[in-house]
Amino acid sequence: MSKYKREIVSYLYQNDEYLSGQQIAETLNCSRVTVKKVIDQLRKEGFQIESISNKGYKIASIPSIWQEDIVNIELKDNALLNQAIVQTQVDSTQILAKSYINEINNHFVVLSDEQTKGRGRFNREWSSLKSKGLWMSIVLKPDIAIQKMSTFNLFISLAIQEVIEQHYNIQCKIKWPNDIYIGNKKVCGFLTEMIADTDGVHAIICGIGINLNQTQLEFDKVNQSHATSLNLENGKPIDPYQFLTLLIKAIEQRYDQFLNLPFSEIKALYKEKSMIWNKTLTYTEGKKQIVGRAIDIQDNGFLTVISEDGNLHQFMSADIEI
Ligand SMILES: CC1(C)O[C@@H]2[C@H](O1)[C@@H](Cn1cc(CCCCC[C@@H]3SC[C@@H]4NC(=O)N[C@@H]43)nn1)O[C@H]2n1cnc2c(N)ncnc21
Repeated sequence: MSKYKREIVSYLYQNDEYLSGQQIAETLNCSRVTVKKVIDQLRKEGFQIESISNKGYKIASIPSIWQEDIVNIELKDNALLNQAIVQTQVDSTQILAKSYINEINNHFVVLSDEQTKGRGRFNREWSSLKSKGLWMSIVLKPDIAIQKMSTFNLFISLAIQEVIEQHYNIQCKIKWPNDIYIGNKKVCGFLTEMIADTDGVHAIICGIGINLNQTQLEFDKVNQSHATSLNLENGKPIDPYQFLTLLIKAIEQRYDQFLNLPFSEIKALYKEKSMIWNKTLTYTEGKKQIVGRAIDIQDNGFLTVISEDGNLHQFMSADIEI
């Protein structure tokens, strides 16, 4: 975005009232002709900018694509995650995030409007339709031992679950270890990768995909039957910026707990918000398919499952079918 374009978007976005061309020109030290040209260009890019004579300009809506300057305005007051790299298309935000880890010392967020090679666990495809979801990777750099990582995903899943339930009033449940379901349909997938060595963890790269505004038919064939979006569930469009802001705040709170509290402090809540209890689960252990029931989750985050033959099994992660 050219210098004036970026500054005019930020100035208009931060002031929710009408701003005259004169006011903008004086504030940004440019001519009124430049202001008019930039406004025309922004409209061509999908910005809806109201203009009323004797009042001025006001942003009515922004194209549902991430604008790096606006994202950074939204995040700038956060204690932890206040820096974002924004793209319109990437192969995967996980890949882009990893490429910046040594360049950016602090924690940061990577967002993209679309992913052409979104991936889940076991390198499975994660469908990331342009402008329809939150496709994000978060890089955190805690000073912790690798062993502590066994509960990280559990704290993060609570952050996602509570934003959807408390702010959008949609009942949803965590499907241990990597998904969030609304009823029997998947609305979110997340996975955690890390860069670590014998000295401990150097970086956590947490990838989160949340379906915000897809219609049912916009899901590709393979996901048609089991995927849903927040818009489908509550019948109104989701503002991506509002969702992002709420989620980042919730993640910061749960991350602080992850660093300072044992998982046992949130275990009861985690179990209450999970959907795998007292159901018959089929899970794969190596080459074996085992059928059993999840009966508890341990303080180290491992799931305890009792199989049909009465044996107990402990898993840090597993691919379970309910
Ligand atoms: C055929 C089947 C069983 O159904 C499909 C697929 O296989 C399975 C694939 N999956 C998902 C997860 C959880 C981790 C996902 C992390 C995504 C984020 S996005 C930002 C970041 N960048 C990045 O590259 N990854 C992360 N593990 N495996 O999910 C279903 N599936 C695929 N896409 C979707 C979707 N949009 N909505 C619902 N279900 C889906």
